[in-house]
Amino acid sequence: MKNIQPLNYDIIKNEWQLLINNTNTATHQILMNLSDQEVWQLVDAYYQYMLQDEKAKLFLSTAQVEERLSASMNNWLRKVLGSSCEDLSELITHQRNVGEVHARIGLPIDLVARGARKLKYELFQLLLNKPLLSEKEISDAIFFSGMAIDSAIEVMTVAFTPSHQKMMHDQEHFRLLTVYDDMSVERERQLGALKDWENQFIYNIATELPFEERVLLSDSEFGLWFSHKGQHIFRQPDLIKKIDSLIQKIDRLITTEFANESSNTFSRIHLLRLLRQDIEQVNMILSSIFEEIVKSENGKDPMTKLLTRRFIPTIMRREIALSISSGKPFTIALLDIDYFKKINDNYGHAVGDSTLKSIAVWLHEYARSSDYVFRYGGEEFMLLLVETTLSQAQLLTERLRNYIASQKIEVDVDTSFNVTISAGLVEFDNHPDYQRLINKADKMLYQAKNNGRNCIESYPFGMDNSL
Ligand SMILES: Nc1nc2c(ncn2[C@@H]2O[C@H](COP(=O)(O)OP(=O)(O)OP(=O)(O)O)[C@@H](O)[C@H]2O)c(=O)[nH]1
Repeated sequence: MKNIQPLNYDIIKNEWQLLINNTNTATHQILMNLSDQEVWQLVDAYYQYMLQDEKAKLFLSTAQVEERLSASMNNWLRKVLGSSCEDLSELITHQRNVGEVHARIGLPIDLVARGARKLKYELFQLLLNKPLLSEKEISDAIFFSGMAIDSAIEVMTVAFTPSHQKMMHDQEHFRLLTVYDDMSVERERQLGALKDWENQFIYNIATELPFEERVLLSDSEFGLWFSHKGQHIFRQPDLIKKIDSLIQKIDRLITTEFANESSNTFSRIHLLRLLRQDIEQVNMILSSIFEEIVKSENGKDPMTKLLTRRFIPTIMRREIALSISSGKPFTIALLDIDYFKKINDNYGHAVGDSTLKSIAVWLHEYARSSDYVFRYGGEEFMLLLVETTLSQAQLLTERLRNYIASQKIEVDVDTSFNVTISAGLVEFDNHPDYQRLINKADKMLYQAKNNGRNCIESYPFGMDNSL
């Protein structure tokens, strides 16, 4: 992917360290000695302010989040203000993680900046109103705390940007793939448009159409499609660049060599040959890129035809936003085939593959068309059951588990075997970070495996821990 630079946190770390060293001990003490009541007062003011914003509400409004975030915000503030006593590398790593979580849940970066501004405002007010401090002590404390908070937010922003860029890229890719329902049709249409342009061009040369009336490849139907749509659907930047430079090369040939050529048939044929070679290359590259997309079945796993896990973030973010705004539940199930390795070992990889395909078909049959079915990993699947509570999901997955266990996988006319699955379920708990939810389902799946397999375990609804 383009535009993502390797991250370097050393500058921030060195400058933060310098700030700490250049600040006198008394200032560090003032900030570290803020009472619990004072820090809570800052955190409360921050949340009250942020909750006035509709956008922020989506991320902060649920009771569970409020409680959890208030505690972690309190902790964060203590650590940043007391950074002289912290391991700075660890503190920076923590800010990076926070920035990555913000990107994952789609928290806009301007909200983070606004929150930090509010927090600084409240903190500065608090310091300014401390009667026992001198003006110098207050201004030193304001200076250090302002700079330390800015440093922490800067680390979050540096971490946020590439994660956010990747998220936006995947989201856009998913959107485009769903717009182009049938990539094979699109492939035929565009390869056809390229051929049409070539034939028309040769005809125009043969009939000696005036130079001004000849259409450049970049202005042709294909050229326009490529620059407006094709470039954005394809994910191979090197190949896109290659096509782009071939189109430019072809157009240069037309505007220079073809424009200057005499009516000499020999030189014309030579030029047409050159043109054809380049078009042939465009054709080949384009076909190979489309091939890749068609193979991946519009973002689906080629073997099982299920959605690949790459689209989990995009879909989970969308379902989480929907669930928070509508108040409707959803439940996810992580399913794993039991002793799958043995199937491969006993019957061969091809039978393993066909087992995966059968399971995918059964999952599809049991899910509604509004649900999502992902191939999560090798022999792991994920169901996202929309508008479904945990108890409804338990019924459905139990039926599915029983059904799968009752089916026979045929190896040949004389041989067949049974296969079972284990699953972990969790209902959406209003926390905007989908990764936490998946971790809970994973924990339950692990428990199901430990409980002997061929069973389903559910994360108790409403229970929270520090996953
Ligand atoms: N045939 C086939 N095998 C795969 C594929 N992807 C992963 N596997 C295999 O799936 C097996 C998974 O094995 P394990 O993770 O040990 O799990 P398991 O044997 O199912 O055991 P439990 O999950 O503990 O019940 C590995 O041997 C992988 O090689 C695939 O696409 N096709």
